[in-house]
Amino acid sequence: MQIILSIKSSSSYANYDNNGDTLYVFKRRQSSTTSGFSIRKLPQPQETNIDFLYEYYQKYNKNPRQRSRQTGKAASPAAAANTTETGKNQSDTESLIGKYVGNSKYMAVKYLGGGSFGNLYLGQHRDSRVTVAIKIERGDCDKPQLFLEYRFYKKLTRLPRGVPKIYTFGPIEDGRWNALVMELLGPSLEKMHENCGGRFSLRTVIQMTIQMIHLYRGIHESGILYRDTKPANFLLGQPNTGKWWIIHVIDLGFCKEWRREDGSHIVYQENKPFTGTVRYMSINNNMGREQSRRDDLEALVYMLIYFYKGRLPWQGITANTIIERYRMIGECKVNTPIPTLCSDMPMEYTLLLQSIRSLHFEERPSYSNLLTPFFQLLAREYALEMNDRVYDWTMSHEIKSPTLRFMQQQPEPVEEQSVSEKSISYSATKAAKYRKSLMNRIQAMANQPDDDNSKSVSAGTGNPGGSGGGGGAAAAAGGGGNPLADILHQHLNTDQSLLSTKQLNQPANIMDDNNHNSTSPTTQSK
Ligand SMILES: Nc1ncnc2c1ncn2[C@@H]1O[C@H](COP(=O)(O)OP(=O)(O)OP(=O)(O)O)[C@@H](O)[C@H]1O
Repeated sequence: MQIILSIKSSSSYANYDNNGDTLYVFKRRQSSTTSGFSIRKLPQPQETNIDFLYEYYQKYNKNPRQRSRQTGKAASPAAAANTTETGKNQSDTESLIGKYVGNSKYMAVKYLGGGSFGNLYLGQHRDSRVTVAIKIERGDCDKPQLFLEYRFYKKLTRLPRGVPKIYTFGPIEDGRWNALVMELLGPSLEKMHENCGGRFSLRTVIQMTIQMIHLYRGIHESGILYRDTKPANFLLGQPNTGKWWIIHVIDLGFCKEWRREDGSHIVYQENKPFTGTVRYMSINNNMGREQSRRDDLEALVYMLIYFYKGRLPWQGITANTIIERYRMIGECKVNTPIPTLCSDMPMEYTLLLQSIRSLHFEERPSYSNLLTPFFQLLAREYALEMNDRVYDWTMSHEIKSPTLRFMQQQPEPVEEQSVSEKSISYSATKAAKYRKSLMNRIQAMANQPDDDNSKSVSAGTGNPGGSGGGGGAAAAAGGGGNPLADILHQHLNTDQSLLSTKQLNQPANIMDDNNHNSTSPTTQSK
């Protein structure tokens, strides 16, 4: 059992196990002559302390408004109208506290901050006290984004993980505001990257590569382009849950459907406005060309390189006008040889970018072929046991907490059941066998032709074979668990786990506690 989160009181330690699923309480045995702790397993608490979450959020998420200025996204009139400079608007944000969203039971509890398009509140369900995130936008803003975002989230809810759960969408105060109630997530990759010293380790980056190519595959197979790749738009799950290792995509405001109603691909166009963040956007986007699936993946690779190296060659380019700057950055991307861009990184990244850049506008990326080398790399470099719960932030981030620093200086709690040497050597042999069989299966996958267009991603199929480390049950139970094992399983057993086109076309299952079409008539007519 690997302990990653700890809370201490004078006589006991409380630790979440490395699934984040179970709370273990280690009680000091005061009367015993032998030192040690007894272990009691408690179910994870259902209800979260809202003040703790509020403080946590303030600490680990930058003020969204600062962030939007940094990325250069133009603030919408709605966001501008919410500046705290005017007393009226400040009181607007305060006035929503205690208000319910539509006729649901979700209430705004604390104001967290404002992004380019709206404000974020911490909310709570009236009965269950479960905490949620509530994104709010003015009902009368010029370009309503929130309903569009809600629709894209809805299309993606069939993905087993990587997308926040959406609970409801509805008006507040008779439509003066619209609100999207969703699962409350943890810190962003931007913040975690900063916390980890501005660079992630190779292992973390490889594991993120697998998670994110798979996530983009799910988005693309749902007919959607993401078009807003940047570290601030990917959030981890909350730290005290099994989703602390899962990367979630948020901010779907720039999404676009690449598949039209008749099933055909959108058409190629030029002189399009730039969409996304210039640092990560693809060369085609930089050149004003219509984006397609290849551009999402190219942007993803730039972000991964940035995560590993801490810098991209085109950072710091300045010019007199934005257009000129974008042009210069585009030229720098074209002129930087791929091996130079990926220097100091495994060869797999050079090959990944080369293969993505060679895709045609309408071409479907071979997601499995893109993923396979990274499973192999992980297996080769890190004696793969699919223990993908080892990420940089499970180490350095928490170590920064004074409680954990204190805990580190304390003697490790001793588990009562001692593990015999025999059982250790038995597990080592078992692990070696497992690893060998896994390597064979990965090799077999590499030799197979890539899955074709008729197949798509699994919606919570889990890991029924159990060969990958037990991700299945957790995935079925809400998208936590062991994502790499689950992703590998899906790629190894594509026939079992892939959804049919018919299933994909079925309406998404939204957890809408209004129990009716949650779109308010006011919003629909906009
Ligand atoms: N489900 C969530 N749980 C926790 N925080 C969230 C959630 N959704 C969004 N946030 C946070 O809210 C802020 C704004 O969210 P989002 O990026 O969706 O809005 P935006 O107005 O489009 O922002 P941007 O300025 O990036 O355009 C960000 O700091 C983000 O981390």
